[in-house]
Amino acid sequence: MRPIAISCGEPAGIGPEIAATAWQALGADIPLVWLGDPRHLPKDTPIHETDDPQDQRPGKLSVLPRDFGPAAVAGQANPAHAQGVIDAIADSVRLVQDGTARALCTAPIHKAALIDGAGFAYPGHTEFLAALAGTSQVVMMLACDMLRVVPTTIHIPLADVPQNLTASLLTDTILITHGALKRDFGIAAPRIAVAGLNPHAGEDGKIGLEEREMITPVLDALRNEGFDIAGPMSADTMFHAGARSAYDAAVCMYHDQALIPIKTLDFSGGVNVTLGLPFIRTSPDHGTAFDIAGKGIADATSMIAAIRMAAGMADAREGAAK
Ligand SMILES: NC(=O)C1=CN([C@@H]2O[C@H](COP(=O)(O)OP(=O)(O)OC[C@H]3O[C@@H](n4cnc5c(N)ncnc54)[C@H](O)[C@@H]3O)[C@@H](O)[C@H]2O)C=CC1
Ligand SMILES: NCC(=O)COP(=O)(O)O
Repeated sequence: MRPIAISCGEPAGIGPEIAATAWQALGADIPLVWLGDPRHLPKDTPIHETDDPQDQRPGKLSVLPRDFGPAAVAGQANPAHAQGVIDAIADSVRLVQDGTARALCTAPIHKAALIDGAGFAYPGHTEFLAALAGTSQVVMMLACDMLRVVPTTIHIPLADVPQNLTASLLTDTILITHGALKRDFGIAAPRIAVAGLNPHAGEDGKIGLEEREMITPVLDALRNEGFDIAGPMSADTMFHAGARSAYDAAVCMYHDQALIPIKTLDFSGGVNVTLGLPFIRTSPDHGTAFDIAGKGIADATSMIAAIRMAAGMADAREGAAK
């Protein structure tokens, strides 16, 4: 079976160790190929260095080796590693684009380190992957057993959110989410709840006008086309258990409105999945965790869930293509 490509992420963070732990946990069920500098994996990881991702050996993690120059120091990003981290992502994308790998699972990057060290022009994987794929619009979803959330605006300053929230962006975000719920999550008739931007979803225009002027007209237009959409809803009351049972995904207006509820509910089990790409990409929901890197205490649950989700999506798409 073709492997899932794992990009190393920030080598001074927990990415290499959770990739190694996930590989141990998943065993031969889900073949993996890791792209990075092998010196950054835990010393006791049995690896097989190769230039062929399909070259899988029993009991060994296949590694497409890179030389990052100076070895990483746990917890301290080194600008000298930035280009290697970026190249590992780009090379992983090439593997999924040419069909050598079934899917991509990215380990966390330290965004500031990539910007400082290599002039990285993107605020995150999501935007970089969209550029590599030549896709104008992608959607970030975070998913766990209890909740799926989508931020309409992603990595932008909070002060810039209102002017970036446009009817076309919201419409595209909902439509891409709807399509992915059907295709990748097996939900025949997706129910989507949409948050307002302002407190109490604007309180009938008394606390902000974005709901009245943009969000409600978009939702009404989509409802008229037959989509099952609720909202705009007060964001503070749409994430308790009863409210969650009424929808399959919550489309939110900005990053923290979406990510705070899911990381509070299930920090260790959440998965970040990019929707709208021509290939499958998942990631753990957490970051580089410099404070615990190299200590052997990082929890790989989210990485394991991300790899399982990537494999499940690949199974579903390959099954549908037959
Ligand atoms: N997909 C990606 O590449 C992501 C990258 N990041 C980046 O990570 C860096 C650090 O971000 P933070 O906000 O500090 O979030 P973080 O998730 O790295 O850490 C927050 C807290 O959670 C703990 N933690 C995180 N993952 C853990 C795990 N697997 N096991 C045990 N404890 C864990 C950390 O030790 C820390 O105390 C930033 O540069 C950010 O941009 C953040 C999220 C996703
Ligand atoms: N907080 C989630 C996050 O920043 C993930 O970003 P990305 O690197 O997956 O685009």
